[in-house]
Amino acid sequence: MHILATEGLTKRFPTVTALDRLTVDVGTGVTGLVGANGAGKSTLIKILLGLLPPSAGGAKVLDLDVTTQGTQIRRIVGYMPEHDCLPPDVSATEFVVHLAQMSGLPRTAARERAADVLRHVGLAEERYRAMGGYSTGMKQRVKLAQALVHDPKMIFLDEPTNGLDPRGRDEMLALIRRIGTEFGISVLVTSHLLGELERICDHVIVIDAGRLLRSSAITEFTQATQSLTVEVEEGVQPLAERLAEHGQQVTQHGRLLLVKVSGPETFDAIRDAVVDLDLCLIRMEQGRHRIEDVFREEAADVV
Ligand SMILES: Nc1ncnc2c1ncn2[C@@H]1O[C@H](COP(=O)(O)OP(=O)(O)OP(=O)(O)O)[C@@H](O)[C@H]1O
Repeated sequence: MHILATEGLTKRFPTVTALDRLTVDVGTGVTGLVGANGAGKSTLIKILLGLLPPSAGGAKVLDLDVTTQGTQIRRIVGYMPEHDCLPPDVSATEFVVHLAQMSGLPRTAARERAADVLRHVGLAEERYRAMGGYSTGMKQRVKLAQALVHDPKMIFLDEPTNGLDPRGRDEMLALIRRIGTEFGISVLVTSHLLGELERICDHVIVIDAGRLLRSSAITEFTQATQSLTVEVEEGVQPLAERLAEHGQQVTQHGRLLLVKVSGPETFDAIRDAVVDLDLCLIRMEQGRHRIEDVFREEAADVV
């Protein structure tokens, strides 16, 4: 099932083209939208919500047209904006209940639903305190809670890890993954940090200056490389020499050996050499591409 699709989507501002003939097609699950600052991520989200008209091309979200059915889209899609304007003298509970009522829930249902989502995002007793005294992490959680409160089918999260410390970022990423898996809500999440999306996304879209660089399943980004990392307790030098004698391409990096995989015989050669030299093998693992590598290569191709 396609949850969102764009066709030649273009957005021109007076001095800049923020989106340039973008054509993508996304299925259910967690999708990452990656790009440097100014790449066009927020502009795309605003168009998908029907808040900003495209200059050319079109887009559909859950089969609804962004130019003519914005209100219906916003009814079933949650949105966590990048910047916040949380009223400082209002508590998270009051704020989220208010937004739940604005979405059409009666007062009692709104209170119950707000309590549930605030618990899910990890705001405990603090939720009764005024938000002016909240940390960045707590504010991000409130923004996430309000995006979920009307029980959306899909959510757009714009830079949800912005301003968080490493622990806060890990917790937020785990929460987003749970929303996608346990709650079954499809997620479009933006970030300029490529590595963090690798951990939680099923699919990644990479854009640069409004143009599509790549749109693929995460498994395609991180497919196995053709090199094996080998670590032994001692004797890395004799092992390197022995493998080279047997025709393997080996490079040494401190205590690690990188061995080019030429076929199953590479694995056999390492096993035999380790046994012959009576070494203690700590690990032998096949490298995987990281999203950063792909992005760097493809950005270089485009320039
Ligand atoms: N309302 C606007 N008027 C004019 N230019 C705009 C407007 N909104 C965005 N832009 C420009 O469009 C380009 C894309 O901006 P956008 O905010 O979509 O990028 P982004 O990838 O979300 O980056 P960031 O993470 O920094 O917000 C930028 O050059 C930005 O300056």
